[in-house]
Amino acid sequence: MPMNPDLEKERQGGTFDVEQLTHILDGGRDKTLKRHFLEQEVLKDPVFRGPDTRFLSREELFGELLRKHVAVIKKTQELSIDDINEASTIYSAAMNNNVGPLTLHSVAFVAPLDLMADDEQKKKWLIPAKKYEIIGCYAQTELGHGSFIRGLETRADYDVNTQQFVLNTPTETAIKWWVGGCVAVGDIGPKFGFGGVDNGYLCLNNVRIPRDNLLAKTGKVLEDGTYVKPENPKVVYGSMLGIRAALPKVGAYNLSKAVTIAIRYSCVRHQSEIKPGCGEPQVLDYQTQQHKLFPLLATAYAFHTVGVWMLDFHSTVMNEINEGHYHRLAEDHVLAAGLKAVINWKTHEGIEICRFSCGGHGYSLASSLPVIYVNHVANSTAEGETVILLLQTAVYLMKCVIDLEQGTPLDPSVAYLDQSFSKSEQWCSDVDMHSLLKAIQFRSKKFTEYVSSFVKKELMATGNQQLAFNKHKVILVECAKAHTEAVIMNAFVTKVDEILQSNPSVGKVLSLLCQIYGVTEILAHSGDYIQYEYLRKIDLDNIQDQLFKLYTYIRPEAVLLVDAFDFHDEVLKSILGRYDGQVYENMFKWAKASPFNKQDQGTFRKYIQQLKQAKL
Ligand SMILES: CCCCCCCCCC/C=C\CCCCCCC/C=C/C(=O)SCCNC(=O)CCNC(=O)[C@H](O)C(C)(C)COP(=O)(O)OP(=O)(O)OC[C@H]1O[C@@H](n2cnc3c(N)ncnc32)[C@H](O)[C@@H]1OP(=O)(O)O
Ligand SMILES: Cc1cc2nc3c(=O)[nH]c(=O)nc-3n(C[C@H](O)[C@H](O)[C@H](O)COP(=O)(O)OP(=O)(O)OC[C@H]3O[C@@H](n4cnc5c(N)ncnc54)[C@H](O)[C@@H]3O)c2cc1C
Repeated sequence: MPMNPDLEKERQGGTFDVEQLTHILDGGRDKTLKRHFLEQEVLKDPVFRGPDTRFLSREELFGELLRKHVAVIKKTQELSIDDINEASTIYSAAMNNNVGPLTLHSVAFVAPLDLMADDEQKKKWLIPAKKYEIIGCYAQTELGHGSFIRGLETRADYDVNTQQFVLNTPTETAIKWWVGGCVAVGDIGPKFGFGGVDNGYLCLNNVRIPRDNLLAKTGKVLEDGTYVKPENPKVVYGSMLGIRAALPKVGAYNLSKAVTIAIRYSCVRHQSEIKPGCGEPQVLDYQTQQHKLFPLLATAYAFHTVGVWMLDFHSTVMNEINEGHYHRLAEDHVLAAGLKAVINWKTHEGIEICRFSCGGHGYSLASSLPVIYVNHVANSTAEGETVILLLQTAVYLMKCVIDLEQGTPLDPSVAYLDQSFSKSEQWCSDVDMHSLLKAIQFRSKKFTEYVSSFVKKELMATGNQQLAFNKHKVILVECAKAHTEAVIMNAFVTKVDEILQSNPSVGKVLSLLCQIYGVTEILAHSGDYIQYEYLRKIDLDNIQDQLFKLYTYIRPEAVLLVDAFDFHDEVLKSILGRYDGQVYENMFKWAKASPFNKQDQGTFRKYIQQLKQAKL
């Protein structure tokens, strides 16, 4: 199919090599080539062809995705794929923006076995689980409790005579609920999205399991019922930590898809007139459209950068823990908590902005933006609700203030809290990314000190830390967000500095995106900068001008920047986001193919006929 002339023209501009940026995003040219190979292994294999999942009922969708997920597993086994990133490539190429039915087996059943099973148990369960000889799920949440783990009611009473645990969900609120991939007892019913996953309920009534079913790498129960505590009790939370550490990159992936669709479509879509008689411009030429999408384009790159960094950091900490060193577990937990919370929340807002920036066609499943949205938003609740996780980060920051007062060294990711910040010169409209980072770190430091003063005062008055925290939860959450933004910006600036050395042309365009991210973040909280006397009105006016100027620099690069995400059309599965931009012809073809247009109109006639018989 010929290329849409608008997109053809967009691809003749640009100042950087798209392929080199794709290699950077993938982690190197070899990784890109391997990803292409794996995608083609899926796209050329007829077993992965099937009905357009956007036209399927929930039952049909579950069945089709289960069929494809099994094919994904067979393909990874056939190709001897062990690497989770490579497995995810095959999975994403097959799932058409859905979450597959066996995802929880991989991310929430196999992972804890790997983390907490002893060698015997690994032989018994981990090896068959990795081969899908046993399929598992993660049944923690109950009808009455999800966030408050210490409030869970399920019981596991030890029967010393039989060396067994007797499992019970003693009350209705104790019923295990939301259990992804729980094909045993029952499905909890239709959901907002996640239609590919059968989230189930599980009632336990005197279910007996052997003593050695308790994963014993950390804590264990001896034959006489004595409980041997893990060296560090927090390791039992490790499986949640692992998924949280992975979710920032999942958020970046989903936002990158949405931005690719919205920016390509915004170049194809012509609407209204700027100068009468001069034809309808591309909607991406409107400043308002750029203001919707370019900060999100910058955000997708920022989130990808920090998502890769978080996974590397978490993997290092897990290796240290395997050698018995727990000193970075707390920092790992609060970084994963803050990044998972902020990135997934801002991503779901971003996908929605991408959807309505495409007008009516964004609302059609032909765009796939609604599909990406409803499957993504779960990540702001699942695996730790946003506020819950931000409070974890906030409590850690309050401890950092005390550490500072006591002269205790801080963890690297919060070292900036011990720095002094000053800004004397007036900002013009070309503030560099390092100055923007300093400003964002300054705000986080000031906010942390401000919130800590309130919590301390409350603690002095009540002597109860939980009460003190509970009274200031709103500003504690904002404090955690401010810190997390400092972590994101720091990761982005650090990566761009590195790329400026290795590939100046790519680095330059990324530094523009980094400035857009930083300026947008500062303008979103301009009141704080005035209140803390870090910025004046003239500074804010100047960086507002800078933002609009940056949009003009990014405009000719925008399509190339989303092309660099390198989503194959069959992976993106969006008519608005097609690489060739042939939207209208394919929208019409897609609509005509809808089963709804094929079904017998008998129903329509039957009921309308009643009206005709009535005396209207
Ligand atoms: C071949 C096929 C290949 C397929 C490949 C798959 C590819 C997948 C691609 C991705 C596609 C789609 C993505 C979807 C995947 C995601 C699906 C998600 C499904 C959802 C699952 C779930 O939701 S499971 C249930 C999750 N539940 C929660 O998160 C509960 C939240 N609540 C809590 O964590 C705790 O209650 C809370 C932390 C809030 C409170 O803990 P508590 O003990 O009550 O009290 P505290 O004082 O706060 O904490 C005590 C101390 O422990 C520290 N701490 C707390 N949590 C942790 C942790 N996780 N790690 C380490 N430390 C922790 C805390 O800091 C305290 O420490 P202190 O020093 O004592 O202060
Ligand atoms: C798509 C999806 C898949 C899931 N898959 C699984 C799974 O496979 N296995 C599993 O075990 N669970 C699963 N879950 C459950 C998930 O882990 C919980 O929904 C999540 O932990 C939130 O807990 P909750 O539902 O009890 O919400 P609640 O904690 O009841 O939250 C309700 C509101 O109360 C607020 N709140 C609660 N506590 C506090 C507090 N201390 N301070 C301030 N505000 C508070 C929250 O911020 C929120 O606004 C899944 C959920 C979803 C949506």
